[in-house]
Amino acid sequence: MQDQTTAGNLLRTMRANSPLVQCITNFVAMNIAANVMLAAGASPAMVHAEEEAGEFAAISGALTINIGTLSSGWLAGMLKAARSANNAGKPWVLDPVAHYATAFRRKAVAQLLELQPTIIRGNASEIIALAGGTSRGQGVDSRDAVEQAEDSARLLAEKHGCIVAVTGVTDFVTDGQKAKRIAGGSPFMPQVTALGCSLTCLVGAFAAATTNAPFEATVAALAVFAVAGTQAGAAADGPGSFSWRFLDALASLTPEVLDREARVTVA
Ligand SMILES: Nc1ncnc2c1ncn2[C@@H]1O[C@H](COP(=O)(O)OP(=O)(O)OP(=O)(O)O)[C@@H](O)[C@H]1O
Ligand SMILES: Cc1ncsc1CCO
Ligand SMILES: [Mg+2]
Repeated sequence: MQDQTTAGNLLRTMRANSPLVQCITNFVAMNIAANVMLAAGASPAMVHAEEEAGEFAAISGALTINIGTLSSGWLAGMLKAARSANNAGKPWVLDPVAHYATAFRRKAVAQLLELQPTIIRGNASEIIALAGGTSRGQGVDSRDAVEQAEDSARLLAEKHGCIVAVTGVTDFVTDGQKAKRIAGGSPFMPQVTALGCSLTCLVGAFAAATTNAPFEATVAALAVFAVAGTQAGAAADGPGSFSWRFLDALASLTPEVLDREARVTVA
């Protein structure tokens, strides 16, 4: 029987469903993340107000929460949305941007972790710090290698019963037991702000479009970024032209090309 969980097949399913994803992201990421989602074939809605975030999570296919530009009002909306997603049986993804930087962020992430995210996606410095290690992260930017975060990712996944994705030069995804690496992308990617935040939203779209396969959904979303990133990077002159080329590459990526070009290996 054909494997329904290859990245290409999951991309086909995701586009066919065009899942509504509630993206509680940050002021920096909102526009690029929505454009990335639309280019890839998902349906994003940036809804974060405390007054409506919980209600909206119940009608969304998935929820993503990113603490990049946190404030107390937004945090209240995040907590309501995560509780509502849990009650409705919807997957939700946590992006713990620079959670190590301030006491406010550390406390917020601890509260969000208690609500048991389905998937955590962060850069290496964020994942190392989240597992209690000493990271070299500076603000929102990683200064650690993905390889150094792999043990932390496994630990976190075991502890919280979730999928953990670490992104960087070569990405790493684990459920605490099995793990995969996804190679590809472009050195221009960390030079364009909020692509990681956008990827978190896309992970939500793939999680919404799959049933009980958050590990495969995460690998597929990361593979889409890796292949489209490689294609855009090959033609780009710098981060500016990379940015628009990346949106075009996401939109024109076919499931067949994705399965052919994706460099996914068992870790
Ligand atoms: N040097 C690199 N080479 C290839 N791909 C990269 C590189 N650095 C990051 N990427 C890719 O860029 C995407 C975003 O990951 P990254 O780890 O930069 O997120 P992030 O640090 O959370 O970003 P941000 O906080 O700006 O949103 C992923 O698809 C990742 O594989
Ligand atoms: C630059 C920046 N500052 C807060 S969030 C964000 C987007 C990248 O994480
Ligand atoms: Mg980030």
